[in-house]
Amino acid sequence: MTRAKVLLLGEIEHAHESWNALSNLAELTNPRARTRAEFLQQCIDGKLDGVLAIYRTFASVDITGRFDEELVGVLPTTVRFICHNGAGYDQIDVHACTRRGIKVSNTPTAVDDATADVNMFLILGALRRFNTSMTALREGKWRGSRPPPLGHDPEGKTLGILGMGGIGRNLRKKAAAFSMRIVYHNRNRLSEELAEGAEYVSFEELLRISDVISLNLPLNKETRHKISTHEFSLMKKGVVIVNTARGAVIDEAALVEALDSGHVASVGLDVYEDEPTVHPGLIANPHVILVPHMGTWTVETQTAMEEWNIANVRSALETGALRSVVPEQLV
Ligand SMILES: O=CC(=O)O
Repeated sequence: MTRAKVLLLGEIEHAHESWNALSNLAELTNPRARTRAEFLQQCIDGKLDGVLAIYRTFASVDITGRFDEELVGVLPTTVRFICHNGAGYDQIDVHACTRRGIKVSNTPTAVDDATADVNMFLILGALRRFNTSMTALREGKWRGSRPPPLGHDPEGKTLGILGMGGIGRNLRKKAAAFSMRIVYHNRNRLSEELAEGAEYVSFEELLRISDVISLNLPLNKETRHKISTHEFSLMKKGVVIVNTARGAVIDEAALVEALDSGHVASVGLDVYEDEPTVHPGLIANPHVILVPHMGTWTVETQTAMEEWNIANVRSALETGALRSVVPEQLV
């Protein structure tokens, strides 16, 4: 009997033992392709036939490009599982996968603490408006030629969390320790137990009443540019915005305008609309703290994510089902 194959797209950096242990269950293969064109051709030529599960990383998009309709359409018919190492799986067209009978998983939970930590770091940094003086110091100008802008305390401010999944709920807990009042909006209202004191409000209400708005929702067709010119106009003057989700949830050009006009006071970003390109208006604006997509970039979290993703592959091989199938495929 031929053994099932698992294709590795990207690298295993930490969980080598768990990865190697999969070889008891399946043949582990790497693609030779270095470009999307080569990868598509390998698929078309039948070079990857027999692959049952694909383990892919966020960075492997540099080789294959997005798992869009075109790519999913040429995958070998043997492929039944795509295991994505990351919480956000916007690089994958899940509907195209569903149509082909392919199940997709991500790594929720594993990312929550590290991402919410960066979230809190950005909230504090943007509220305190540290960016100008930190830059001045590096330029040998101590606090700059003028006194730096005075910051604000988080205590007593209203934090609006848009998207109360694992990261949003983790952030709630951390922000509560800074005595912030927490409101949230989510596709579905949470049970009292899950909301843990956060107050449910409509999307518009959240925009109107929040001093700080944190974006913690996934990127998909419905959420692309969820925050644009009209939404900025509803926000309080002087609002602080933080995004650790996906850049394209905000219309970046509209954000730059809202910052330039002073309507948005300061911003903390870990994600960008067109990574690794960052809008020049964001780079030029001293009231923006920029982190180059490092929400999960810790030894502990990277290891936990790999272990989680390998567990998905293992579960697929052993039981024919994934451990954490994406919500769109749960229905
Ligand atoms: O961006 C990080 C992730 O999606 O896990």
